[in-house]
Amino acid sequence: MPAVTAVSAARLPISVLTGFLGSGKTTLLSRIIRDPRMARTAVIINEFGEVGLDHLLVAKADENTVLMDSGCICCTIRSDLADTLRDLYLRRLRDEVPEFDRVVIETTGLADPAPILHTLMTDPLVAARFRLDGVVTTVDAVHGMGQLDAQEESLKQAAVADRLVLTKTDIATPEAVDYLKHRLKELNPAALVVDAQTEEALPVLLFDAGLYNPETKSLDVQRWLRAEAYDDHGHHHDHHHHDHDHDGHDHDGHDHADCDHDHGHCEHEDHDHDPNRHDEAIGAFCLTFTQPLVWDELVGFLETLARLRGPDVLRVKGVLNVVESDQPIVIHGVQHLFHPPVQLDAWPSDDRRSRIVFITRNVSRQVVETLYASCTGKSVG
Ligand SMILES: Nc1nc2c(ncn2[C@@H]2O[C@H](COP(=O)(O)OP(=O)(O)OP(=O)(O)O)[C@@H](O)[C@H]2O)c(=O)[nH]1
Repeated sequence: MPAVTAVSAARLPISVLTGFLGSGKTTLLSRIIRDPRMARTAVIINEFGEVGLDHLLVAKADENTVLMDSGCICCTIRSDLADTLRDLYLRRLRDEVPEFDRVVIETTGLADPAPILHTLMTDPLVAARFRLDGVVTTVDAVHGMGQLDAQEESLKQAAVADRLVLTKTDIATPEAVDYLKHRLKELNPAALVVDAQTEEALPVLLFDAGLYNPETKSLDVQRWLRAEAYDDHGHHHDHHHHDHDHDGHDHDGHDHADCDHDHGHCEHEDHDHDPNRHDEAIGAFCLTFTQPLVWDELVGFLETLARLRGPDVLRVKGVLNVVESDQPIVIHGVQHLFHPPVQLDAWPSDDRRSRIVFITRNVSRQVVETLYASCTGKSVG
């Protein structure tokens, strides 16, 4: 059996805020910093200038750190992220900065979030003090479609998100917003999609996306995995059936026939047949196993998958029923790296099937199922 770790409230949750260039990360952060509900948050940014802190600034702790009257701490990144986090934690211990309960890290717009997630998982000091709560990705409702088409980084940022924040919905057409929502749903069915403009409670909705639910003070695997969101999806690589019914109606029953083609958002047929569109490459699916799994077999399969296709396995999350344990085991990986598995106290419901969610690039469900069968001699199901 694996060496399982406990997820506890003692490790501070970190949210990684990502999103393409100009998609509204900084605008969102300045809202978070001002919001009294977000007091006791430490925000790590690239530069102070970006967030426009002038009116909020209460005290400057040093050249890297400022304290806000709302209770937030804001610091710029030092030599690297691990260094910055270690330093922040030490200063918290020494009471040099106010106590904070969570951290938000803003990435640069072109960043692939995976290396940041790897730092959180692999740096021993960081991993001992902090845990990943979730990935929050801003998507621009005006330019997001074009960015998803043209920029694979943008697609990866949206695909690995736990929360998707639609920005600029105030200046996009309702049809464009609607269509973007559909596309995001196809790409990442389990992520909660929130509208930056209309959602008063936005800062609150962005956090507590992780396995640990601070409200119940317990591990809440159903809320974290949201495996049921994949039930109607998983048509990864199914080029002709994603996004829309071909009668011009989407699933909400809205007619897109008259939407604004100048914005390039609604050229349905073109999207369906564009060979450069990356959506066919990136997608999400959930494998369900009725029979309990043998831990070593599963590890062998995941290691082989990581070895063969590591960079293309963007995220893996799962709850497992293994023959070696009466309690469920939770796994979580980003590319070739896995968090230490976590053992839950009990099954959240009577459903004791193992479920593993994959978000991949150019690795179809069929490829993963075939690999599982060849590694274990058993079929998925
Ligand atoms: N109308 C409107 N404008 C927005 C919204 N969100 C952001 N913007 C504007 O979009 C521009 C880019 O926003 P930023 O918050 O700087 O975006 P960013 O993702 O931090 O940009 P980079 O750091 O360059 O990657 C700014 O001019 C913002 O004022 C929104 O919801 N509505």
